[in-house]
Amino acid sequence: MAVSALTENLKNGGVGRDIPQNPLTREVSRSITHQRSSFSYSTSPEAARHRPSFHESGSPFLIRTMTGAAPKKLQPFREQDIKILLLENVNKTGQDVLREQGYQVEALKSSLPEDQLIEKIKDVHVLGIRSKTKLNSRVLAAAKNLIVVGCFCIGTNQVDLKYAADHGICVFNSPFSNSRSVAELIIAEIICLARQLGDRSNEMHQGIWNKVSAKCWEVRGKTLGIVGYGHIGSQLSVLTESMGMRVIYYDVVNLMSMGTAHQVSSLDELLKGADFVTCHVPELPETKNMISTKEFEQMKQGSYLINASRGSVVDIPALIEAMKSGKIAGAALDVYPSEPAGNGDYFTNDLNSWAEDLRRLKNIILTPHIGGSTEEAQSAIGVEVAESLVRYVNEGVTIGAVNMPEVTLRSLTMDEPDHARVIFIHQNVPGVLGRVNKVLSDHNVDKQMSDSRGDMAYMMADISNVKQAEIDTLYRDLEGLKERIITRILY
Ligand SMILES: NC(=O)c1ccc[n+]([C@@H]2O[C@H](COP(=O)([O-])OP(=O)(O)OC[C@H]3O[C@@H](n4cnc5c(N)ncnc54)[C@H](O)[C@@H]3O)[C@@H](O)[C@H]2O)c1
Ligand SMILES: O=C(O)CC[C@@H](O)C(=O)O
Repeated sequence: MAVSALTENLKNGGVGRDIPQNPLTREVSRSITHQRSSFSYSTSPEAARHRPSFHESGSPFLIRTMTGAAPKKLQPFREQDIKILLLENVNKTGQDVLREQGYQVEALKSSLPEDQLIEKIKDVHVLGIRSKTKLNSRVLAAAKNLIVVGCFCIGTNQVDLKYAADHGICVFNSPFSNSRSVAELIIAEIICLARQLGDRSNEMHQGIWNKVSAKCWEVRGKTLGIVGYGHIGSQLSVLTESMGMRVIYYDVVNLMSMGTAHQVSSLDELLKGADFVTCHVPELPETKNMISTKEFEQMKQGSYLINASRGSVVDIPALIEAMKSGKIAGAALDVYPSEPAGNGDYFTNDLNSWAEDLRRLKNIILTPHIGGSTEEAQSAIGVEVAESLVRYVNEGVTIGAVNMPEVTLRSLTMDEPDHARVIFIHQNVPGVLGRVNKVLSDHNVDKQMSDSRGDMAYMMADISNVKQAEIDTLYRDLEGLKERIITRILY
């Protein structure tokens, strides 16, 4: 087996010493054959609602030590050798956090077509994306040095999370930093649809005076049906009740209602009872075309449909028919099955075959996936995701990861000069930890944490009395274990 550049770097003593070409080079094990498809990587419905945040911990990147001693910065690489590619206009706050670390950061404004992306990410260690970039197995397989992906958004459906986990690529997101922004957009849309504001404004822009009250309504006393009562749905529940709306919701999980909202037991019940239906579910096989012809038939005559979740959730040709027939009086869409790569691109039939029919409808608000696009949300997401990336690169901490078990150890301190942190990502099969601990057995294992998720497992151990020369041997011995996916040694 070739000695990786990481090993070379470790051999050479780490930060600021001899320059390795690829400081985090990894050889991804191709021998992973187990495919336990029952395991779910979706953020819902099983996921914890609120993940612990390190924002308040003083130093964003180092875990506070129990003793109060200064934490030691673990970096067996030169920061400027860490290559980071950020796509889709990741907020400057996130770019700044990464640049402050000294990493090489390239930030592009849009996403890239698959073949260009494959070429571009060949030697990248860290990749930052938003909702548009599709990281399927073909793309991820080309990213030979990639150790971590940051989704600077909530949704992670654009990433093949299982493939990434099985190949030791950790994925982070921002679970709720833009939830409020989405909820506020929906509030605006409910009123705009009820009053046909989009149409009136368009008419005025064309110089047409059209003062009408027919089929324009107050929202007070109307029923909002929320499909998916997670971060966004529940926030919306509180805001709409304060506008005098009645709220019912449907979720696959039994949840505590906010205010006087009422959970209904089926989607049918929600559709039959709501004047406005709004979707806030993740993209999953079971949410694909969740609202289609049959569902539109069940909705009230003259009701409204809003979708700012994912483009696959609503069957748009069925919506077009339901609006043409008058069954649905108005709709607001923020997301589409195919979306343009970046600003300035066109939204036409070339992208979605029904685009022009959709644009011709009355009382429909079409927005370019801007639910989470506010200054507040984007700057918070930038910092949150970039900090997760830094913690992962520098310390191997996976807290907040969406496809790996959450593993952390308190930081090593400056009082522990001969310590090293061993990170061993491996296949989740019996006997591995025994073999790992045999490799570590010449050292004292001061602390160790191991956890598994699906087919992979993540082990982190802080060992003491490690001489520089021994690190290379440790690395080689761990790399020699057949279950290994990635080995990293930080000191
Ligand atoms: N338009 C935008 O800019 C924008 C911004 C943020 C999030 N989003 C999308 O909105 C989605 C929801 O966001 P969130 O933060 O509220 O997510 P969340 O995970 O907090 O909540 C999702 C809820 O949907 C429920 N759910 C899952 N499957 C369901 C099903 N089949 N039927 C009914 N309920 C189901 C879950 O139990 C959960 O309560 C995200 O997954 C993302 O795709 C879009
Ligand atoms: O900013 C984006 O591209 C995605 C926003 C939203 O859909 C999310 O998943 O957070």
